[in-house]
Amino acid sequence: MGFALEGVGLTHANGSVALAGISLAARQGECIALIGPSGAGKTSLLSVLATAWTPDQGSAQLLGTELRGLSAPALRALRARIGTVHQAPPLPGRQRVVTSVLAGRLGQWPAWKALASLAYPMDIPGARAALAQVDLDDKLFARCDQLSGGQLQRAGIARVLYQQAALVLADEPVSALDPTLAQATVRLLIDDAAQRGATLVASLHAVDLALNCFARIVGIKGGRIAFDLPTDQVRQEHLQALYASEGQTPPTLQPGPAAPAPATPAPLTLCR
Ligand SMILES: Nc1ncnc2c1ncn2[C@@H]1O[C@H](COP(=O)(O)OP(=O)(O)OP(=O)(O)O)[C@@H](O)[C@H]1O
Repeated sequence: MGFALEGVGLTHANGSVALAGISLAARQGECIALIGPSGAGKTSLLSVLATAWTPDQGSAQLLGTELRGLSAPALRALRARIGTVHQAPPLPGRQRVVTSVLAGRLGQWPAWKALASLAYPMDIPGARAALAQVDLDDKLFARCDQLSGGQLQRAGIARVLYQQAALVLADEPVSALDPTLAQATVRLLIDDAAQRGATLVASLHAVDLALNCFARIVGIKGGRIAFDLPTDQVRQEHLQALYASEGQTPPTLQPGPAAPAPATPAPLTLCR
């Protein structure tokens, strides 16, 4: 089991309802794209899956573990199996890129190794290999505050690749990359998940990128699931309705209207 959310609600301290009774499940090894207008609840949903926010309604089961009533050690162990790619990765500016990448496995290492790795990187070849996948191995020993926004985003992706999490959550993971690199990087995340049998959930601003790369699309609007469909069943009407409140056409990576759903899933989609 990848995850199962049942009637999950989340209301922020200021009364803002971010999630209103979301039920959503994924098999282990499935890859899902979340799309929807700004403020729809995509980040909130990913934050619940990341165990960063606790729902105030409903139940959540992640990687076969029920969240409610979980002890602190069990929660730590669960978190070590969940990897998050942030839109703006929270990598300390003064830290070396190598250390930031290796931090992906801090939760899996014994305390002595995690502490030692902060002082002296414990697996330089591993970090280099992860960075090479995002074409950033030349920045291995650079400081994070010497990276551009796009390079920082790729370093965050290298960190999650290095972590080898069973559940990978990506919140606008390629927003700072150009269209070609964005597509290649999303496919890298999908290929990595497919090879390892990991579950991947990615929120994407660009609807065409979601349709081109993922086999399952979940549209979120107003904290609810507007649709949850195989990509080949997503119609232009679904997309227009999803983004109607913004008075816009669905946002795309490439100029022009969002391509209608392909008749068959994109050939490079490897996830089930
Ligand atoms: N920390 C917070 N405190 C209060 N309200 C919040 C907080 N974070 C999000 N919200 C509210 O929760 C709702 C869902 O926000 P969320 O960030 O999940 O949307 P989103 O779909 O990720 O949007 P975007 O695409 O703009 O990032 C919005 O109405 C937002 O204003």
